[in-house]
Amino acid sequence: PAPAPRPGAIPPPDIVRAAYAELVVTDPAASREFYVDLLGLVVTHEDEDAVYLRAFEEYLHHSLVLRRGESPALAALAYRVRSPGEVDAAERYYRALGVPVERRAAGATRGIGPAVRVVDPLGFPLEFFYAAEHVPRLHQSYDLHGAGAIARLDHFNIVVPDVARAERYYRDLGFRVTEDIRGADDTLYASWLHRKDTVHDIALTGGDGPRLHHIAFSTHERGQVLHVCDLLGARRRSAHIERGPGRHGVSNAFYVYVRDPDLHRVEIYTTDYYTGDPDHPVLSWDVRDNQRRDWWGNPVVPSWYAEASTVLDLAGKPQPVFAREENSEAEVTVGADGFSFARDASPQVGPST
Ligand SMILES: O=C1C=CC(S(=O)(=O)O)=CC1(O)O
Ligand SMILES: [Fe+2]
Repeated sequence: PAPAPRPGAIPPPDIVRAAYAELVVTDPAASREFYVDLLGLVVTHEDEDAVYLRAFEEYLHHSLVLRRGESPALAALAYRVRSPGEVDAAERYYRALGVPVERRAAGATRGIGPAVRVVDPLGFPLEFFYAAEHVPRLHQSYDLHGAGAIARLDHFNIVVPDVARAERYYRDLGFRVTEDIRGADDTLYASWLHRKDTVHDIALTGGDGPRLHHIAFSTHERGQVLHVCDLLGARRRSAHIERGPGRHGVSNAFYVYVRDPDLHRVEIYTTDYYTGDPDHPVLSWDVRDNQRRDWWGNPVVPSWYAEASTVLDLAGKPQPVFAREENSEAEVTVGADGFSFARDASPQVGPST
């Protein structure tokens, strides 16, 4: 057999952006009600097995698939690549890494062309595709938008035990770091990396993993995030709100996190910033800085650090979860009240310039 290619000898696929997530949900009707009637996403197609959803600015078939299943899980995080040839490049790259790789014919996922699915070295089910069915873009269908109109899928956030290892893996894939959270001992607690010219397509959160922390959709204005909160209140469904609304330190985005009927976490996020220049500087935060995750210093509720979704392998089996060995952010920043905010905290350490 030919010798295994030297790591780095096989170029990574040219990834454009985070494109869609496939979530397993236990009650599709309840999930459809949450994502469509409450969050306002648009149904592109629905059948016995799945609901295919998109946001108003999107013209690809979907950015979220809700697939019926026994227990809640992540079935795939899908990245769009720049051309059909880059799907082959993804296959070559991951076969060289020696991980499970599966070619998928066009239509294996409704609306998606030929694709490759892998279980990556971090244990996550990823898909790489180029061709996808185009459907009407509703970015100016203001008659259909609610006041909280969601524009597009923005990023994935995953929980990994070893953030530094995960960051190296994503940098090898051609992602660039925009922000991170570090400890005085240089422990890496979290990292944000991008391919499209925004703060991130993928965020790495230190913790027991592999698990999905959240998927995030973006709106164009703060008021739309607030409207989502007001609408949940008006429908007496504010219990779906887990954290926020607030202003992030990292990314500077205005945000709210909600939990769906299966407790999958979704972030509605707006006004981060442009990151497209080649010399874009990394912004590093000190883990002791109480404004790193919320710019006004609101506590990060413990469930936000602790809870996340199971991820599946290519056969639909839950992946084993490995404990984080390094310090946990919640422990090093949690005050006596159990929140990650202690008024007598160590001096506010702002982002290093
Ligand atoms: O998208 C994000 C941007 C910033 C943050 S943080 O809570 O400000 O670190 C979390 C997040 O990864 O969800
Ligand atoms: Fe996020």
